[in-house]
Amino acid sequence: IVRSALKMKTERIAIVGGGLVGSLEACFMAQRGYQVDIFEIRGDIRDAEIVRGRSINMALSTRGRAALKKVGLEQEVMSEGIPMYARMIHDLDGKCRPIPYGTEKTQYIMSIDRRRLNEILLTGAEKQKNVNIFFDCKIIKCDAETGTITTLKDGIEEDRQYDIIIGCDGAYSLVRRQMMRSTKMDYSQVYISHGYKELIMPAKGHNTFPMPKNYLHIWARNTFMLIGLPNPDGSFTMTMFMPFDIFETIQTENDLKNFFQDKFPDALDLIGWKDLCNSFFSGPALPLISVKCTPHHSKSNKTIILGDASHAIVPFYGQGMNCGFEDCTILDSLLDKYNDNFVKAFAEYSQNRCKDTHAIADLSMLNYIEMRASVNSYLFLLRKQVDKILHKIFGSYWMPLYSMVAFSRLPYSRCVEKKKQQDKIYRISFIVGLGIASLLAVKYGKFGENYENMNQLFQRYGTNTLSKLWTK
Ligand SMILES: Cc1cc2nc3c(=O)[nH]c(=O)nc-3n(C[C@H](O)[C@H](O)[C@H](O)COP(=O)(O)OP(=O)(O)OC[C@H]3O[C@@H](n4cnc5c(N)ncnc54)[C@H](O)[C@@H]3O)c2cc1C
Ligand SMILES: Cc1cnn(-c2ccc(OCc3ccccc3)c(C(=O)O)c2)c1-c1ccc(Cl)c(F)c1
Repeated sequence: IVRSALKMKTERIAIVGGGLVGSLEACFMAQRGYQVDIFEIRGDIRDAEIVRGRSINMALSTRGRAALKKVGLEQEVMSEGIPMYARMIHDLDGKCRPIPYGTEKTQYIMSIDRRRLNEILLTGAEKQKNVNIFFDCKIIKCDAETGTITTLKDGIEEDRQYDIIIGCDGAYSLVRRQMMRSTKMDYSQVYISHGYKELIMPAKGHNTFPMPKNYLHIWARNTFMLIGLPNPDGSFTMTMFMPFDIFETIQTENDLKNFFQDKFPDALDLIGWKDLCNSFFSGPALPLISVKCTPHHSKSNKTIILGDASHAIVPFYGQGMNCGFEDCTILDSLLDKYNDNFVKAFAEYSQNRCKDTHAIADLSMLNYIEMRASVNSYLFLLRKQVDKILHKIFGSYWMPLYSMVAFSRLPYSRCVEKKKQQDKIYRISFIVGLGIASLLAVKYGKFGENYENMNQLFQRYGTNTLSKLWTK
């Protein structure tokens, strides 16, 4: 009865990678009635020992939640998360300034434990009768054109045949590499000069938070950035972004102490000296890679790549997982649209999705460049206050870029277009404002000199843009 209710389908699907996107995609495909096999190189994380003080958390926002909702897991995930209603900007002098994401408590991002999220998704997939999960099982070969994969488990290699292969094997994807052998794929990747380390700010006591709980804490120090997301146990997981060559200068506990006293004095007190040393020296700084490719499906239409396998992005917008989850939503909608015709669905998927994943990759890289170059806490505040004022003036016509990305499902490429339109309005309003101010200054101010016409004023004080605009 369940099978017929599920309208079981005959096609068999292999999902390579049981990470966040692979396990979610398995829920989507199982829900459509396909026979799904997930192959995951690691063991079952649900059996692994929980290492205290090693929790990694992520920001889940609208796009990711919409995907979880479609497979009925949104509430379960949200119940374990902590809402962050505002950014908390930490100045060098230790002053903290909250900037809300929305006017009332309707707009917030969720801090979710990465491991718990993966566990919920794996369990959600495994509950479906038509899903098998093969742990400790590495895919060592994949023929994207024939649908053949080669697994390696307990030293034994085995070839397996599938109707569809979905590569969700992350930034260094084997499926993508193999696809490139037969599909004319444009590909680019870049490693940025920053690396990252995760640190733990311990809870002050049982479920007692050392900082205000419902905030995304940000220490913007141009080259150095530190963020903190809350965990249910009262601790914060901190991510420190810094150039590798600076990481290399911090070799001793003393180097570390001097650095934090100089850049993040309040964080040093809150993390505590011992915990900071334990976290910081527990492992090397990890690299950050940005990968773009197109198309995302193979020539034979038997293989597609989703998530980081198709668009690894730098984490300066907190959108990588949200984007990968949205990949699943979009593919599912196209399979609805084309009544499970994979050829049509895959073709339209690549046609539409590539420009959006490239857009969020570019936005994330731009954020990185801006934050690294010019954004200290004051500038961060200023930008956000200006956004808030313009949103008050222009209403929904002026949705801050971050809000479009994190709190809407407007395609990422449309967010970029709207931002460009907004920037144009921004520049014109600034120029007009400058012109009006100049007029007032000339008329009522202390200039005293008589100008035959405004152009002379603009030539004198403004830019030739002003005079061009004026003459227009
Ligand atoms: C520092 C940092 C902070 C981040 N913060 C956020 C955030 O706040 N919000 C957000 O939305 N995103 C964030 N991200 C991005 C997010 O982590 C990724 O986008 C997300 O994990 C991608 O999921 P995925 O399933 O595509 O790939 P992965 O999570 O990499 O999973 C790939 C899976 O495939 C398995 N695998 C790989 N190769 C094989 C093989 N050959 N055979 C079998 N299995 C294989 C791996 O073991 C893994 O389980 C962050 C990333 C970083 C680096
Ligand atoms: C994990 C996560 C979830 N969202 N964000 C995020 C990202 C950007 C943001 O602003 C754009 C901006 C751009 C340029 C200058 C100021 C602000 C905002 C915001 O507006 O609150 C929030 C992050 C994040 C990730 C890494 C770093 Cl280093 C960081 F600071 C935050």
